[in-house]
Amino acid sequence: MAANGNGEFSFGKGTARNGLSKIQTQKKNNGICHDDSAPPVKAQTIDELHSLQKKRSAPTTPIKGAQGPVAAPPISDEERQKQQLQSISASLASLTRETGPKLVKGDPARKSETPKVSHVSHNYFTCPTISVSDSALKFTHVLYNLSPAELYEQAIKYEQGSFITSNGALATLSGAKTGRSPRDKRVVKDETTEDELWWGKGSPNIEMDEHTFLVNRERAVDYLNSLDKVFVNDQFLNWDPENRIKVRIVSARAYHSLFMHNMCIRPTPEELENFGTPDFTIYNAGQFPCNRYTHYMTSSTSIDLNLARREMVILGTQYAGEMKKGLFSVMHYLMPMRQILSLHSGCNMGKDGDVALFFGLSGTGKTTLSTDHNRYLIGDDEHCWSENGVSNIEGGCYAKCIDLSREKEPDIWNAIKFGTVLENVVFDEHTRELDFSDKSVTENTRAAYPIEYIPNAKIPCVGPHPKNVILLACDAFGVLPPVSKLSLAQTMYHFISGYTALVAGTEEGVKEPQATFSACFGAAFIMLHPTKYAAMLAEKMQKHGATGWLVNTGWSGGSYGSGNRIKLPYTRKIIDAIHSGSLLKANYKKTEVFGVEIPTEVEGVPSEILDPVNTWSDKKAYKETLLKLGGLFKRNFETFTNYKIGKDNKLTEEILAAGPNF
Ligand SMILES: Nc1ncnc2c1ncn2[C@@H]1O[C@H](COP(=O)(O)OP(=O)(O)OP(=O)(O)O)[C@@H](O)[C@H]1O
Ligand SMILES: O=C([O-])CC(=O)C(=O)O
Ligand SMILES: [Ca+2]
Ligand SMILES: [Mn+2]
Repeated sequence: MAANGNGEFSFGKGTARNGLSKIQTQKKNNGICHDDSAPPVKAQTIDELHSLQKKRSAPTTPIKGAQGPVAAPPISDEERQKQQLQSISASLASLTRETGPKLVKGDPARKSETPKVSHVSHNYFTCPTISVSDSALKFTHVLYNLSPAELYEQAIKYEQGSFITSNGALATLSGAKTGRSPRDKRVVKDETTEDELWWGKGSPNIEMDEHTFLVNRERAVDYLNSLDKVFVNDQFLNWDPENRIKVRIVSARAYHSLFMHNMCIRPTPEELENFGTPDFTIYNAGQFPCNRYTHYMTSSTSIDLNLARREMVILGTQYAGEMKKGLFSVMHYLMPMRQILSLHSGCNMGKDGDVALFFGLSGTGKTTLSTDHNRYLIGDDEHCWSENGVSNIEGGCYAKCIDLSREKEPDIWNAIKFGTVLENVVFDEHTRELDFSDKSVTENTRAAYPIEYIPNAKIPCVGPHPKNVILLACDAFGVLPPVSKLSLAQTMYHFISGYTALVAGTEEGVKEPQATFSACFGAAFIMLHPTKYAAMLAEKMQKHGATGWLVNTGWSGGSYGSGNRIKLPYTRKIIDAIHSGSLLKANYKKTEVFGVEIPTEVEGVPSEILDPVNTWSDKKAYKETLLKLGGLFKRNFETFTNYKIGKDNKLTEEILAAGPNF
């Protein structure tokens, strides 16, 4: 087209009057036309064209015949696939009907795939009236260990609230629950667990019986089998090869599958081929509620743990942290049985191999402070301490995102990219830019990413015995010093207390800080009595000469409302001084009430903030608040005064004496 002098458009000269000239379809052989020189596609149809886009995954390495003393007979790919489906069908088998579900591998949307059916007979119950119900006639598709890209597509196509954000992460919504529901956790009490586990006041283990567990299990399994497709993840926990656990997660959402892909240890193709039967299975039917008329149920949410069956059932909550922390509870049972201590802690290692543990309740800084650009990250939340040293239980991190900033937490910021699951984070509807300050959905916004997204992650995630044990408390009362050095007995006292204080709520103006005491900095996840873990920690710290520290990542200059949260760069300087060993050599003075040692100087930190009394303008209010907190500690510890910690009576007495004194 060209404009003529009158500003009108007309076709090329002559064409308008004489009709359009014929389009030249034959290539002129004059050597001028180079623009369509690519050879045509090989496909004859659109379907064929689409099939060319994707090449088949490279075949995984065949199992080598001569591995170990008893060589496994080589099996064909087809046989392996069949065994895999049978194993999944067995996992999903109803306990009240005669067969496991009929399973097909692959996406139901891709009808062309040849169905590989599998179902298994089983006889858990000698049930005389076997009847085939409609559910036995249908197929359930299994989406097995999908890749992040495949899971993205599933989430975006089928799950409301799933979006790609401007940095490539997958934004998801966890539904009505945006945090864990500890009051809805149930543990099966049977002959074994009755004696082994911690029950009663203060314990996180609320009992249920085997029968009720099976009722909920059936509810979850029936729900999952009623779907067109389920996601199955076969993965590992614990980087210590001798104590690795195989876990299977059956879930209904791509969000859950991707979350666990990121958070558990990802098997290699070879490891997956040899996976076999899992050691523990989660049935996540979180979209479906439990039945409140069921015995032991007090809400429509239930997270049920059965250690004998090695199974967990989730009903009525889609918050993904339930799966992660449910498995952590299992590790808190299995590992101590092997004399291995399980820890709710972050862990990192310096260039010289010095390892630090960071204990603390939710929001106190385990992830923030263990993710340190100058150190190797071993893990941010769950570890084991064995005779061999430390190992991460997980394969990923689960960072809080509220008010995340690039300057303060660059490594976490950069880990939010393709593959990362963002839970409940708000973003711009058009640009898909994230707004980390927005609390519209929840304050507990989270990012789950594989640990290798942190550039200086230590892979495999294991390290030598810890040199420093750092107890983090976010003290919203503002009376604990930014850092104090602890004796072994004091470390144990504070470990058993598990203190933090956050602000109750921000909605209706300023509120009183709420003190929380959670034994072993993780009472919601421990399975045995706290003194069992404490005794193991004391023994290990003593044996390996680790130093205990108490770091307040909370308020300074007054309680919440008048003071301010200690600046993260200052806390980082304190942590640096612990790691380098320079803080151990500082001059110390003893504080009143808590009787801990505080340094007079820390490089890079204003000296006047090191003793909190200096930062309060109202000294009387400071003293009152200090005594108030001391009183709360004392009252909380009363439940532990009748317990012996370890074999050593002397240590028990020392621990009891290591609390606040006034
Ligand atoms: N001085 C400080 N030290 C540590 N964290 C701070 C400090 N000031 C503010 N913060 C913020 O506090 C939060 C600490 O959360 P973090 O994710 O590290 O908790 P966590 O201990 O890992 O909890 P969870 O077990 O729930 O994962 C982060 O959002 C961090 O930015
Ligand atoms: O489990 C969660 O939801 C997050 C977490 O790490 C904790 O609360 O300790
Ligand atoms: Ca964390
Ligand atoms: Mn945690």
